[in-house]
Amino acid sequence: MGNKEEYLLKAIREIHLHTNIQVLDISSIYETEPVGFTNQDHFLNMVIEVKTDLAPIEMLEVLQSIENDFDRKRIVRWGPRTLDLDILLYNHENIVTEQLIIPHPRMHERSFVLIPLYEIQKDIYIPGIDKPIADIINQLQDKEGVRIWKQKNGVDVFALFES
Ligand SMILES: Nc1ncnc2c1ncn2[C@@H]1O[C@H](COP(=O)(O)OP(=O)(O)OP(=O)(O)O)[C@@H](O)[C@H]1O
Ligand SMILES: Nc1nc2c(c(=O)[nH]1)N=C(CO)CN2
Repeated sequence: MGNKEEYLLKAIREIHLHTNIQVLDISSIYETEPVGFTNQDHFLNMVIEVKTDLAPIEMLEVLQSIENDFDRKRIVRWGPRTLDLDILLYNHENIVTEQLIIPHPRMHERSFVLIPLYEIQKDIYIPGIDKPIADIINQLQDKEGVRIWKQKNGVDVFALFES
């Protein structure tokens, strides 16, 4: 909710400004039909690739603290949020703990995740899913609800990364 593009770009900037995290690549920004709770506005979704020496759980804590910085405008419980940051993959690891599951358990059924992911990593392998990502996307029903909203080369990367 709110100025979605601004929240996304500010979040990426905060991630990149963290001493232990380096943003390597970003996808285009996609406008996507809401999945699950459908009686809400469309989402903007994107995927980024980072390099980090943080452990997965430390990475989650960083992302949650950034989410909290942006969560002030939440007005409806379980309703639309300003920002949601998920870890999709971490190297080729499989992690199952109470706080963190990697690969993200619902990523392989979500076009709003897989299409931006495919844009930046065409050959990515999702541990536990024995299919190329392009094949998974082709079989998904919800891919029609995902369209490019702002091309990657239209995103102001300098505004993101200049301090
Ligand atoms: N890979 C992951 N990335 C982010 N959070 C995760 C992951 N695996 C488990 N979690 C847990 O999920 C919780 C996030 O729940 P949240 O309310 O944001 O879910 P959601 O974003 O609404 O739904 P979804 O998880 O289906 O996208 C966090 O508290 C975190 O502990
Ligand atoms: N299109 C879209 N739908 C969603 C999304 C999302 O990021 N994009 N996130 C959800 C919960 O995390 C639920 N539904």
